[in-house]
Amino acid sequence: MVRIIKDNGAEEFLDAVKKRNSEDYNNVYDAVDRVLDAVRINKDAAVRKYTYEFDNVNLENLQVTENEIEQAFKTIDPELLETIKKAKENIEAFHIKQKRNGYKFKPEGKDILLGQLINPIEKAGIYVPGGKAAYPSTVLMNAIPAKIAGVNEIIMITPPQPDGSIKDSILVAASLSGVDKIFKVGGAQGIGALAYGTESIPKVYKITGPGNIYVAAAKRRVSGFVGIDMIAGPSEILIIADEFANSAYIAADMISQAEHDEMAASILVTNSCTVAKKVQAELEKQLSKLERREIIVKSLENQGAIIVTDSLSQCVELSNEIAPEHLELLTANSFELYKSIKNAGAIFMGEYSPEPVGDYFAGPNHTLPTSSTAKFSSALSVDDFIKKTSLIYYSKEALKESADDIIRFAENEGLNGHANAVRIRKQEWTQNISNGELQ
Ligand SMILES: NC(=O)c1ccc[n+]([C@@H]2O[C@H](COP(=O)([O-])OP(=O)(O)OC[C@H]3O[C@@H](n4cnc5c(N)ncnc54)[C@H](O)[C@@H]3O)[C@@H](O)[C@H]2O)c1
Ligand SMILES: N[C@H](CO)Cc1c[nH]c[nH+]1
Ligand SMILES: [Zn+2]
Repeated sequence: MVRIIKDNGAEEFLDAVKKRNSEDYNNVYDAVDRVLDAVRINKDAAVRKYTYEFDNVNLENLQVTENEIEQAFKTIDPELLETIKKAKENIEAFHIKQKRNGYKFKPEGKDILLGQLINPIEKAGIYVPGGKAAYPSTVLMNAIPAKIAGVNEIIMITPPQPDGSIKDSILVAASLSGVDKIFKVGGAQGIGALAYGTESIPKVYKITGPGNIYVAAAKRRVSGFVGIDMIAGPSEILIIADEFANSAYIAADMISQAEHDEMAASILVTNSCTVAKKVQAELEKQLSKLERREIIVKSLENQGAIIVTDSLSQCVELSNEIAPEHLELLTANSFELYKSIKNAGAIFMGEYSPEPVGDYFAGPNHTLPTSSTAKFSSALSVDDFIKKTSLIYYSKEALKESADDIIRFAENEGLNGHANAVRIRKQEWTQNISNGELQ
């Protein structure tokens, strides 16, 4: 069911991946634009309309109540609550290291002060997926770095379940990690609501979080009008494996990401024909037992592949071009190999670091760039929830010393207004203003 690609097939596959990266989004932009326009104009009414159309729920109140949150704490499985708390600790421990303090300094011998001030984004909107699965882990992955950054108001949105409720684990995770308001809305209509604001849902300054193709395309569309973290669309895994890798583990890890979405992509790149064939057979074997078989089969058939190369360095080259969201290194030399990886959202090394360790528990963020955007984007972090402001102070003496350089630079750009802003001060010092006219 998963194709094996050999020889020149790898290049063709790479071309197809590149084409798909833009085509998938182009295919949904019309639908997404319609929803975004409607939400911008008709606000809550449009949110309700599309929630009915896409999630089959007729909602009076879009906001989750305090009572619903209290109930969630009563119904949640106590063991799951403990697990959520442990994961929260690990995620906090990892992200606290990302906190920045900014800096100020005086260049030696000069009466100048320069600095970078760090301020949190005041209002952040976090998207928690809830279509084909509900993601309490994503609540932690987005709210914790926002909280560490010092975001004042965290607004969370997530699609309602068919009965109009939100899963207790999602509400509990949100409450534990300091989310301020929760709204029952997902998809492009949710992104539109956060970007433009509605009667019930506040407009935010930045939207973070992963989602399906509609969510990711909507974030792309509103980007610039509000900030977004990255394109975090349907999940991807690429595994580089050598002849020593365990085929059953590889197949299980490919399935783990394929089960997210028919549009998810699971790819094995190996220098071993034997491993390729074993994994193909293992996939068939493991699939027969899985609940989400239908989604997995579509994902593996459409986006999945097993690519056989001549060497591990060719595997790395291909992986760097694909720039996967998750990269597993199942090779004897993973502690050497990771140094040649240039583009990947997260790297998992060795056979006891399967991708789900990162999805739920290890601490690094699972909100990661997809569709090859790991070539220029990074894992979600505290940095996504701060802004940097520059600070500049020059004393009179300091400006005197640099005035001619600044004037010269401005005149070269033909911007005499800029030059004059310095010259007016220089002339004042030399008492040389004739009739108030500037040169
Ligand atoms: N990259 C990452 O960091 C990361 C992390 C977690 C999950 N994910 C991905 O998030 C996604 C979650 O997807 P999901 O579907 O389960 O939940 P979701 O919340 O992302 O999407 C559900 C919403 O999509 C909208 N929708 C569905 N069909 C539509 C249609 N035909 N037209 C318009 N809108 C439509 C609906 O509004 C629905 O509420 C998966 O693709 C998963 O792989 C990615
Ligand atoms: N693998 C997803 C990121 O692509 C994150 C996740 C959450 N829960 C399970 N998986
Ligand atoms: Zn996952």
